Order: sequence, then structure tokens, then C-alpha cells
Amino acid sequence: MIDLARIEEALRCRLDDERLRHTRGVVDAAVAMARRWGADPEKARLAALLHDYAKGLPPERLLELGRRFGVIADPAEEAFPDLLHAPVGAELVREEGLARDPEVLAAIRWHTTGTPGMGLLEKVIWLADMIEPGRDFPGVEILRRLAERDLDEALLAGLDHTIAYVLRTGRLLHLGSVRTRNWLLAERRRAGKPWPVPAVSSAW
Ligand SMILES: Nc1ncnc2c1ncn2[C@@H]1O[C@H](COP(=O)(O)OP(=O)(O)O)[C@@H](O)[C@H]1O
Repeated sequence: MIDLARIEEALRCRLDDERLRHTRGVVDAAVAMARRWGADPEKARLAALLHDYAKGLPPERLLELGRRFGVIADPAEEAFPDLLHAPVGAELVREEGLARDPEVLAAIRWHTTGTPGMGLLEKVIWLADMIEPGRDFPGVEILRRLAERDLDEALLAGLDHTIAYVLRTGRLLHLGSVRTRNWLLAERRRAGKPWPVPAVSSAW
């Protein structure tokens, strides 16, 4: 049984107002997308509520917890510890008993980079984080439309967007996003689906 009151209180302690607003937007987007694509809306609500649980932690604390939980998997996480808020958040949520469902914990864990083999709930949370109503970046409308039509195409376009953004900023690129993108393309090819036209616009 989900203890919403306890989760709300834990979130208020950890997240600032801006992040709480974002979280509510992710909940709305995730529940709508879960209904659209046949994922469990209550699992989507729980994962969305908790997806940024570790977001407010300072970099040195994320690194310390990342080492304690053994979740550091890429040099980009050492260079840019904010990337660890996803896997560390999943571990904290589990440790504090806020959620136990493996699908929910996986959706929290992979909501930043994605992971090859990711399931429906993981895809829904990854995309909801990117297209929630408060997001406003060039191309977000394209992603919103794609997410209505084809979840995997939307995910591919979102990954392209994120990868292009990281390259533009000159930071280390976490290979998780690249592996996830390659996995999605290979899956589509295996299923005989047409190669998607890259949705990356010049604005990205
Ligand atoms: N593959 C990657 N390599 C490096 N940085 C990444 C990668 N994927 C996402 N990021 C960055 O990690 C940060 C956190 O991502 P995310 O959880 O989606 O962010 P947000 O804080 O916007 O909810 C963002 O700055 C994003 O650009």
C-alpha cells in the first residue's frame, strides 16, 4: 500500500519548491502516459513522485552514497555527480521503505540515462521527466507529439536531444544513454520497423 502522506512529507524535506513543481508535472505526465500505453498508472505515480528523491544532495554526498551502494558505473558520474541522483535515489527509496516494487525502483534508477532492455514503466518515467508540462526547451513539443504516437521513437528522439546537449556543453558523456539508444535502434531493426527519421532539429 502506498503511503502518500509519508512520501509527500519526505519529498518536502528533500526537495525545494521548484523541484516539487517539476515532480508534480512528472506525476501528471507519467500517469497520462501510463494510461495511454498500458502501464500501471499507480506504479507510474509512485515512480514519478520519487524519481528525484536524491536530487537535492550535494555532489560529495552523492559520490559517497554512490560508492556505498556500489552504483557508480561510468566516469561521467565521477566528473558530474548529479548523474548519480537517479541510482542513489532508487537505493535511498528502497532503504527507507518508501517503495519496494522492483519496476518502480528500476524506473527511478534509470530515469536519467535509460538502460538497454528498459521496460514500459522505465520508458514512461524517462519521457515524463523530459516532457512534463513545466519543460520548455526547443523541440519539447515534437517530443510531446511523438510520445502520443510512438513511445520508442519519442525515447530515441529524447536520447538524441540529451546526447546532443551533453556534447554541446563539453561534458563527459555517460555511455548509458548511448547504449540505450543503440539498443532501441537494434530492437526496431529486429522488429522490421522502419528506421525513424531523426527528430533532432537544428535547434537542438
Ligand atoms: N548520458 C549523459 N551523459 C552526461 N550527462 C547526462 C547524460 N544524460 C543526462 N545527463 C545530464 O544529467 C543531468 C540530470 O538529468 P535529468 O535527471 O534528466 O535532469 P533534470 O535535472 O533536468 O530532471 C542533466 O544535466 C542532463 O543533461
